[in-house]
Amino acid sequence: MSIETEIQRIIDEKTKPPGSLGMLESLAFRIARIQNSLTPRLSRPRIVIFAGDHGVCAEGVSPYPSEVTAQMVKNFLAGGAAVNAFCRTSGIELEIVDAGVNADLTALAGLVHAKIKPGTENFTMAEAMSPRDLEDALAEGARAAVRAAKAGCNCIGFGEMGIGNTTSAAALMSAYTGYPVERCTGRGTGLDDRGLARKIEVIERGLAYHRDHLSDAKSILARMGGLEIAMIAGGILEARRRSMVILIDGFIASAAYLAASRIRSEVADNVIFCHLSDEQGHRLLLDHLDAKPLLNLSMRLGEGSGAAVAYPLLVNALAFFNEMASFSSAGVSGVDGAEDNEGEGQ
Ligand SMILES: O=C(O)c1ccc[n+]([C@@H]2O[C@H](COP(=O)([O-])O)[C@@H](O)[C@H]2O)c1
Ligand SMILES: Cc1cc2nc[nH]c2cc1C
Repeated sequence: MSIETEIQRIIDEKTKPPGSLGMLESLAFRIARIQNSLTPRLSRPRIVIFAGDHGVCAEGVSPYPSEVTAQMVKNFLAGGAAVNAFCRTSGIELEIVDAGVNADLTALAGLVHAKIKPGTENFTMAEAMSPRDLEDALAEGARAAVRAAKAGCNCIGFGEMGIGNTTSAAALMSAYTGYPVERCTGRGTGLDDRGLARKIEVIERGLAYHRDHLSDAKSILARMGGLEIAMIAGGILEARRRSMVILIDGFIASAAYLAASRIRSEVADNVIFCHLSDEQGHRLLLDHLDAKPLLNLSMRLGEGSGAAVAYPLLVNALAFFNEMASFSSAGVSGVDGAEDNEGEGQ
């Protein structure tokens, strides 16, 4: 019997009508299959937040100034952001990585210093990062997954912080999928109608500037991505190599996943899409990926907050899988009146 058949049989023998635990059943199935185990466990869950700045902010694509990226890094380190609160609630470890913040953060203790450079270039007139910088960013992202695995973590979520990064994420989405820019682009942290129109025009200019170099997955990521987005992609690729459960947060993390999946399609086996962000474009992106997010709470914060909020669902999925009685062990009658409707001794 294949492991998939065995996992499904365990789920179906639980004392419940078939399918009645809904998405918790597919969630438990997925985690068990990732771990290739009939007794799946989550250990030392961790969220890694990569922070980076974006040269394209010079085009006026975000209502907030780039300085907020560094300020929020300090807030994460002090424990004061939403994701800190959610991680504390569920016992999730949090790691903050300077992927490319446009400020000198070397004095900050507790921060992982992995700055490639102080922000990307403005992608309407240059490559966001060089191919070399991209390889370094992918490698730093991979290192974060290795650190987590070495600490005993088998479930890793990826978050990001970067003013301007919804512009980069929308550009990546359009470049990878071919969807028109206006369907990929949203208001980010809260642009008004004029701001949104400008953001769409900026992304279209960027795509036109790079149009002869958008056939290769890595080239797209280097030209229009962010340093934090590239590190998430590298983290996803390494976490897949290590058979970890991978939690994908909102729109930007999903764009990073899209890039990773174009580099190596097998990453699809290990990812869980935690929530549907309110950012316009996320629904289309998840549909494109044939992904069913666990939650729809109209959140659009980023920083791994959706992954942290969704994590208890994984805990509950494994609680039913590992702890619930079966029809035969509990002496509960199945559909046909027999106590073990699957038959004993098979
Ligand atoms: O995760 C999301 O779906 C999401 C949607 C909108 C905004 N964000 C966060 O807001 C920041 C980017 O917004 P913006 O408007 O500066 O491009 C960045 O720090 C993200 O973490 C995140
Ligand atoms: C305040 C603030 C907090 C954030 N967290 C993630 N992205 C953010 C963007 C802003 C502006």
